[in-house]
Amino acid sequence: MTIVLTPYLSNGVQKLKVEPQPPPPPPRGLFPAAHDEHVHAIRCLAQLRSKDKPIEKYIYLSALKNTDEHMFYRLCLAYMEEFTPIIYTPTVGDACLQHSHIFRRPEGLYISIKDKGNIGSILRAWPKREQARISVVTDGSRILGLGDLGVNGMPISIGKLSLYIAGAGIRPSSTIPICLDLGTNNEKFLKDPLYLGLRQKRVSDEVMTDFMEEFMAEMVKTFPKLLVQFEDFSTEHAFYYLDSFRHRYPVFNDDVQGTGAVVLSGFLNAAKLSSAASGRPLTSHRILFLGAGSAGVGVAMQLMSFFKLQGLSEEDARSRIYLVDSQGLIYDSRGPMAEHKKYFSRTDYQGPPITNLVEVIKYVKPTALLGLSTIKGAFNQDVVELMAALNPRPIIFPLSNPVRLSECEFQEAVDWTQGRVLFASGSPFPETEFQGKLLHPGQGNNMYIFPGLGLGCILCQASTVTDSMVEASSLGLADSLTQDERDHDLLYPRLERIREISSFIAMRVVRKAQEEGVDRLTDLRRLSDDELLKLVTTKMWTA
Ligand SMILES: NC(=O)c1ccc[n+]([C@@H]2O[C@H](COP(=O)([O-])OP(=O)(O)OC[C@H]3O[C@@H](n4cnc5c(N)ncnc54)[C@H](O)[C@@H]3O)[C@@H](O)[C@H]2O)c1
Ligand SMILES: O=C(O)C[C@H](O)C(=O)O
Ligand SMILES: [Mg+2]
Repeated sequence: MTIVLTPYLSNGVQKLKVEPQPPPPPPRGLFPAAHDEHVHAIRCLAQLRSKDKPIEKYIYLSALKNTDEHMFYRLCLAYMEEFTPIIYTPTVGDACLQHSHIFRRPEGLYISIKDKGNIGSILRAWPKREQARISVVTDGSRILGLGDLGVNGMPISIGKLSLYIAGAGIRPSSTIPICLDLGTNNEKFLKDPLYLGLRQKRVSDEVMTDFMEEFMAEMVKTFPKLLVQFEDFSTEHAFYYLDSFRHRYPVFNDDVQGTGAVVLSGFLNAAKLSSAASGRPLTSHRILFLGAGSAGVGVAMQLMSFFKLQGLSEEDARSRIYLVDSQGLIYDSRGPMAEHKKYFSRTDYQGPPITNLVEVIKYVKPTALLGLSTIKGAFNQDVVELMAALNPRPIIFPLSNPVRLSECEFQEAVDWTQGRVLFASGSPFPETEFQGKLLHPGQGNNMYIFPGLGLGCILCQASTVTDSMVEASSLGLADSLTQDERDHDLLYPRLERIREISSFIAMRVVRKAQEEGVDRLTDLRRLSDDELLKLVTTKMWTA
């Protein structure tokens, strides 16, 4: 008997050769006579689908990955739309909350402040260290919108790396999930007898910076070909360590740069559809952000490129972007503010604070409303209806994760705009019908970017990750939509094509690294685009 695995290739730019490798034969006698890999795939899927709760599915898949890595990744790639909400957002959020209770076995490195002075010896004990190419590193201080989860942040690093393996064909043995334990301010965890981390408050910024300096120096010494992805650091630290390491080491911050790139890409596609409906030029868009943390400001910075690509000056581009935080519209005369908010602080408003979102929208008259606030339901009916009154096709992106913190649901956005919304959310929502037409929500999640961006950096051994390389990943994603996807008004390509998309993005990233002279492996320069794309796809690991 054979099962048909959902095909993940379409008529895109490049056919991938990803025939599953036959697994090594099992030792004789350990499996019954009728054991067959194809039937076993059906058995594994049936076991997965028999679990009621998403967290039980997560635990099952985590065990499957440990016992039969090939089966796990083969199924993951074939059933991408079913698997990602379990191994990644939103269920990975529950896995983080419960990590200390559901922990079974080590799956990555925990490095604590007590290891200061000896970090190198811990890293050197990692098996197959010469194969290491990509590490996702979190300090657990801002996991999704769930706050400080301390060492319970580890599943985020594991989940992101599973997508690197499934989505970009990175070899599993080349990945290192890391969770840094610098204490936690989560009182509930500090009192939980099962909590796996240090029972102490977070260390001071000064102590943390000394630790981070040693950590990064030892990482590059131990793993010379490693790219480091910073993930879910609290906002101030996210910006600080990105700035402090990005010119010295191959690092990027997924929440700032990966999110910026994925949203720019979806926005490029949405703005064209919105402008086509309104008849107003692309330069006339005005973007309002609810949330001004690492993600909000990271996306705002990246959306500057949208206006610059239309020929606007930096000043004019900046004037099209408005930020709202927990105290309302951000403007200079409001008073002191965090450093990362200053660039977008308005100088053209001097009145009393505007704290109500409806009032802010009446003042700004935005064409696009983006949520990175962690405030569930912040885009309520009044807000969405006002956006629909101002725009024939309003752009509404509730990007907060996990799904229960989303600023609004897809169904609500569709109902309150009579099906006119151009929608993308951080976590997945089901499709819905409006007046007989099937409408598809976009998923504006950095999972579309980091696998391809990382693969490109790894293949050309980039010494640093430049802004232009991040922008190239975004434009690559926007360009990767097929005609069929565009005909359906999709803002992002179908997830089942993730490998095809990742290879296209990686090719664009390598080209940009070459232009900028940060590719340490210069041999790839002589390849044509087609040859490079082929090389990228043939380098992908297949389960
Ligand atoms: N879709 C994606 O790919 C993606 C990527 C990164 C982050 N995120 C999500 O974005 C969210 C924010 O992440 P972050 O790192 O910027 O967090 P953060 O805590 O640094 O930022 C939250 C921001 O929201 C603002 N805020 C809080 N309450 C508010 C309120 N009542 N009204 C208005 N603003 C309010 C805060 O002032 C702050 O500026 C998280 O849910 C995260 O999961 C999504
Ligand atoms: O992890 C995700 O799903 C996206 C993003 O990195 C986040 O922090 O929310
Ligand atoms: Mg994140």
